[in-house]
Amino acid sequence: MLAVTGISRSFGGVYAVRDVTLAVGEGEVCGVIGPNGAGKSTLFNLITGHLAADRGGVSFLGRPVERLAPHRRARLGMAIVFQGARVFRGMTVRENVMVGMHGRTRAGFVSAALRLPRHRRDEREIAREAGLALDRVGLAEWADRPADRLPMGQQRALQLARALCARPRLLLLDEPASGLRAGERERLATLVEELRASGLTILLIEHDVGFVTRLADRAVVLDLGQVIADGPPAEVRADPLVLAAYLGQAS
Ligand SMILES: Nc1ncnc2c1ncn2[C@@H]1O[C@H](COP(=O)(O)OP(=O)(O)OP(=O)(O)O)[C@@H](O)[C@H]1O
Repeated sequence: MLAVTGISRSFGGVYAVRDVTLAVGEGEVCGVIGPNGAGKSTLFNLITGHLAADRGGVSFLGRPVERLAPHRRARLGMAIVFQGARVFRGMTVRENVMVGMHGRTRAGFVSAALRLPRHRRDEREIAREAGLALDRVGLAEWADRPADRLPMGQQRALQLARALCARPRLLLLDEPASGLRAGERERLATLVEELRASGLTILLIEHDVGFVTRLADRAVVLDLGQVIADGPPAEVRADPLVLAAYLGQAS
């Protein structure tokens, strides 16, 4: 479904990502792990198109996308949850989900501005879809509460609901567990497991090795911008190169 080939990006002459190749198959959960500064977020942004590559390719659903802008990649079916993404204050949980969906409706800006019947129909449809997405992430009963009052774990679930409304083929998550407490982390893991069981393909960028080991079919390990291991998470975790990379960080 996703194939990254020999992708590189440097900043000021220093490689953040160097010659990275990885593939994610349909229905697979692929984890990308690595110590701080390994290049995880840079790789994520190269895949989504928020950063341009110096070299290398990205193909999605069999077509090259490395020259496409992020919104065009999104339209093909990539949905992104950014690291530390915030909810919109002053809006309910449901409105937070609906706000991302207006670009998709047929009626468009003019009929929205004039509040034509077609617009009202679209609004109802959007609210209904938002409700379904909130149900999917277990937030249905919170739909009418202010989003910024939700605990952090539920705010992450809200980001997931927003991403799901785009009906993605591939869900890209950048450090979804960061800053969460153990209980919240556990609930988020369960939620990702449910999405995985529904057949969604997921690329999970994560600092937390345990989180990835639990959820991913495969783990790719980055260190200093390069892939140093790729395989089943339990094997990768025991790889001496990987242990050294993480230990190097701790010391
Ligand atoms: N916009 C930028 N300008 C300059 N250097 C950058 C930029 N983005 C990333 N880097 C550098 O590239 C390297 C990789 O950073 P990146 O954020 O991709 O790592 P990471 O694995 O996501 O780290 P973390 O787990 O801390 O988020 C780092 O050395 C970083 O300083």
